Amino acid sequence: MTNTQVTLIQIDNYGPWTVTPEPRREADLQTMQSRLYADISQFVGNHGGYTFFTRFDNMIAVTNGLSLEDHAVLQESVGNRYPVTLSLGVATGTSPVQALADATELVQDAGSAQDKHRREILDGRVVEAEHGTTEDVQIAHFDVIDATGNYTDELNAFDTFIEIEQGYAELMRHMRYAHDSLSFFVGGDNIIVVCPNLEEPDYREAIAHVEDAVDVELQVGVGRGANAHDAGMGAKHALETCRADGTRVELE
Ligand SMILES: Nc1nc2c(ncn2[C@@H]2O[C@H](COP(=O)(O)OP(=O)(O)OP(=O)(O)O)[C@@H](O)[C@H]2O)c(=O)[nH]1
Repeated sequence: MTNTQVTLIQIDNYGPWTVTPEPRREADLQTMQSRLYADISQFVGNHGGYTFFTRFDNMIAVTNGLSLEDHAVLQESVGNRYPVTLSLGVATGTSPVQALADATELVQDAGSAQDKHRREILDGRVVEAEHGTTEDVQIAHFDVIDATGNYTDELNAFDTFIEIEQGYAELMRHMRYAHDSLSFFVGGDNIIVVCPNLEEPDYREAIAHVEDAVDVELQVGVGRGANAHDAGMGAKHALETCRADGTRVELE
């Protein structure tokens, strides 16, 4: 049974900051957001976690392997090096969707995202190291079949983007409401999904749903592990099996 640790990473009072004392240069905002995401992704990744940029002002991470103290170090380091601060909520559970809801509630209960008095909240609970198992995290790595041949080499980059995004939007909705999972576009034609305890038929059903709905053909590799990296690497290898054997669903 999965026991996913999810962290909500929310930039404190970010909206007002972007327009104070007047609207800031867009390229500067996107550069700061991207560097902040990269910093967080590397810190969390060094502890075996995955971070998803999501909306950049609110990021979501799978943080099995990080303690609350690790979260505090991340929060302090960002505060020392950036013009903004982070509030963090952490929760665990068999359902990634429920764990995110619980983590989010901790931050929301401390005040609005645009409450200038709410700064650097850190609240929640983690999967203690001694209670971790190799079943705690389930990652599904979806990929559009032959995106290069069907889209990249045939369409302009934006029309390809529209096609890939249609597949992502349909998959993310379906995995959220039918399978209690959190789906994230991670570049190219790749979608990483943080899942509860799903089985092969669940993935076949999801792939068929997306193909029926928006005519985007997906393949998926699924892995399990004590943290996101271990589960995600297993998923990548399972995806390579899909490519080698021409199959659509492989569980490591
Ligand atoms: N984030 C992430 N992006 C990847 C990964 N592998 C490939 N990509 C991205 O996906 C794009 C397409 O790569 P492929 O999926 O190998 O190309 P494809 O034409 O779809 O080939 P097949 O998937 O084998 O059908 C690349 O240009 C990268 O941007 C990965 O493991 N993680």
